[in-house]
Amino acid sequence: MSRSAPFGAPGEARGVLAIKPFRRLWISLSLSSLGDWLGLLALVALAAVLTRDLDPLTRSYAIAGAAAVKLGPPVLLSPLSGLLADRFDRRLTMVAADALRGLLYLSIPIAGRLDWLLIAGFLAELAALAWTPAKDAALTDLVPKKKVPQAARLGLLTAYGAAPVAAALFALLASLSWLIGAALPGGRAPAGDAFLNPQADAALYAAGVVFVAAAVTAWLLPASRRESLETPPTAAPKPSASAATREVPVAPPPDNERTTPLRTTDPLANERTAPLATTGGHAAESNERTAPLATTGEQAAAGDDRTAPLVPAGAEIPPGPELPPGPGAQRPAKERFRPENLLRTLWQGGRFAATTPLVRGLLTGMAGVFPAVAAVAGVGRVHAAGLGAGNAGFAVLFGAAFAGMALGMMAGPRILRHLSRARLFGVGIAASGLALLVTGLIPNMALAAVLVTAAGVAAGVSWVTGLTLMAQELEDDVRTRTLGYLSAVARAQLLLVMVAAPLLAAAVGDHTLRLGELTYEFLGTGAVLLIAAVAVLAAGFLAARRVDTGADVPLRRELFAALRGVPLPADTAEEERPPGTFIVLEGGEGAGKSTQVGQLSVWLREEGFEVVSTREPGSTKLGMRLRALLLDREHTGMSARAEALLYAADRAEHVSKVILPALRRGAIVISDRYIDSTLAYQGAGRELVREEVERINEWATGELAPDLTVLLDIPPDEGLARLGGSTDRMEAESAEFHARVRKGFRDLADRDPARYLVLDAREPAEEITRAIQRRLRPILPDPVPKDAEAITGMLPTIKD
Ligand SMILES: Nc1ncnc2c1ncn2[C@@H]1O[C@H](COP(=O)(O)OP(=O)(O)OP(=O)(O)O)[C@@H](O)[C@H]1O
Ligand SMILES: Cc1cn([C@H]2C[C@H](O)[C@@H](COP(=O)(O)O)O2)c(=O)[nH]c1=O
Repeated sequence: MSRSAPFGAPGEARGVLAIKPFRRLWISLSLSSLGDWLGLLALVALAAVLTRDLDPLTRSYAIAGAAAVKLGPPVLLSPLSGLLADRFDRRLTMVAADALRGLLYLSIPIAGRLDWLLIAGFLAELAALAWTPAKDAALTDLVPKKKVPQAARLGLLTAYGAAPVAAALFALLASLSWLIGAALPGGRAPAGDAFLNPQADAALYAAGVVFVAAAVTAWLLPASRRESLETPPTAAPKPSASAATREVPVAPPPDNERTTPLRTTDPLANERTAPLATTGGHAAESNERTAPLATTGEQAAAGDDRTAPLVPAGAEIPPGPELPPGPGAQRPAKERFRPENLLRTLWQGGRFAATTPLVRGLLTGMAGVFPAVAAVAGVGRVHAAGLGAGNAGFAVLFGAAFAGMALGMMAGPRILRHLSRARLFGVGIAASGLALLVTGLIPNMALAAVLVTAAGVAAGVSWVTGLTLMAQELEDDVRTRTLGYLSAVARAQLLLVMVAAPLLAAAVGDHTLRLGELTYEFLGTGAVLLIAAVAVLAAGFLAARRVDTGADVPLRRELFAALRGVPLPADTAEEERPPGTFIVLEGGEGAGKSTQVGQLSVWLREEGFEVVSTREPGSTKLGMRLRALLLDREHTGMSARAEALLYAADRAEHVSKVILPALRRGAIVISDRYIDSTLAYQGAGRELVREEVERINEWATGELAPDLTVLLDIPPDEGLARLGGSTDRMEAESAEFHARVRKGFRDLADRDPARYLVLDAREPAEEITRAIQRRLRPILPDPVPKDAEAITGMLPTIKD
């Protein structure tokens, strides 16, 4: 029932582009991104051209080398970015880096040598390493703090949107090659040759000119503000495509969310809860307290938390972790931006990913579709040549993969609306793998273009579905780590696959199979696509098993119904979840649950929602009597089972009379206690068998589960002390009983971190309210104005 925030309203782009200096920066970034993608295509194409008379293996080495010099530095040398960050004037750095890249690209076709192609391509990427932090800092310097997230999203959209544009331009230049060939100095190969030279030359000249134009535009930017030099680059995006391998930092949260978030259930954390404090000192105050959240400085240094995966246009950029202060803030040099350390991210993320099946499933699936796109990019040039299509064909395949992906991401939420998102995720990955499989098997250029587009669309659908599932199921902190890891995996994959694919294709070689009269051309590149397809299908299968859990309806049946655009027949569909949102506050005595229920109700009503705040036991007529029975000290010694059944009876009445009717109206229900209280008090506290208590409660509630459970964690003595005077039957229980209850709650949160937000209840009430608000926003019904939604349809966006 929880809905992810929609994102990406066009009005948002207009809003930031209205800021003149940012508009210039954006033009410069767009040109750089275009030059970057064009450069990648042209380098690979020219490497093929220059080795056209050599054996296939050497040609593959050349192509792999061209991909490696373009993709390797951003992945492997990113620490250099950190060394260069903020050392020089950012505007001049951008100008110099773009101008240098332009000159290097212009020099490559003039030299017409493979060794210079590799050297110049590598040098251009080194220049890009200096350009990236300068551009990030310029972005935060030129837009008001509040608009940085919008600017970041637009930058991201531009970076990936430039890929199909570059492919189209490359294809156009390739198609006009006979004209260009006559005009350019590089017109060396005969017309009609699949490895025709002028096409790649023209693209390199174009890339060079585009970079020079980017440098000129950057020159027109306002000069850096002196104080900005003290500002670390924030998590703005890195619109340079650089073949999509540079990290894309998470958009910063809106201003009002810039308080350090509370530690939430995070499998990497040593303990479950942490204080709100941003300093380690605060945490050290009590050994009860948990490892503090990294200070902003630590986070800046850690770097890896600040990256998001390759999120093309229209994809959700989830709220990021806490960021360092905005422009102008004074920060010690040691806290300055340090870019991601890829190996550390892979190692830490891998350990974390192993902790929950859902995260494992999402990671397997989302990382698993990436080889599909990477393999097409890696063998595209040689595959197109094998199909007799040359550079134009390469551009078509490359553009089809990226344009398809962008299309899939935009259309994703609308596709197969009646299929559950968990199933759509698996189906998308499988469809992508199948399309790639057929592409590898049938050597036909026109069909390949259609199938690669289909593979891209399916990959895009599964990516955006995966992001939506993350937004729904994972709590911010966990999600940010997951995305950071995914980013690292995707970039490492792109580098590996693009470099290994042409070599593998050459090793397999092309073969003609004869069956009587029939001949079948089996291309080495086709074999690589087949292998990638099998990897994608395997990833889809594994991911679907982990993500799509517990659906009673066979996939085939649900899929056919969804393809016909109808919901499942009533007899097979699970009972429709009512449209409202169900939030529960849990915790021991005096933890502050009613206080938070009150605060959240006020806030949500102000936001315009219908809110029903309620509690257990005692929110119905019957419930009030049960509450009196249960809490009256007259009944001390009540049997544990009777107690559990009475609480369950109160709950059955509560769900039926109060909660469900409100949810059906679309209201937000906030309940002070629910099933987990019985599991903690009667299960852990009274030492009843948890599974039995669970079963009774599932029956009592018709398995109605909350969308979010906030656990306010507090040592029992501190909570009870807050309540002061008279105690009821439960409060009067022993310290051991209350300790078991506390542990019971924490164990429940550990078992299902996606549904829990665990907070330290000793923090000030207002801070706790803010942390809950931050966690609630993404799952609340859509607050985007109606006119914006009419334009954006289902494009997801960050709520701010
Ligand atoms: N974050 C906080 N820090 C300090 N005191 C708090 C905080 N939150 C609530 N309190 C105070 O603690 C007392 C108990 O709060 P509250 O009634 O909200 O807790 P509760 O969890 O609903 O208690 P109960 O277990 O009785 O249902 C109140 O006096 C309240 O003002
Ligand atoms: C719902 C529920 C509650 N309890 C206990 C927990 C408290 O001691 C009281 C409820 O009173 P309060 O106003 O929330 O303090 O009942 C329980 O043991 N089992 C339950 O399911």
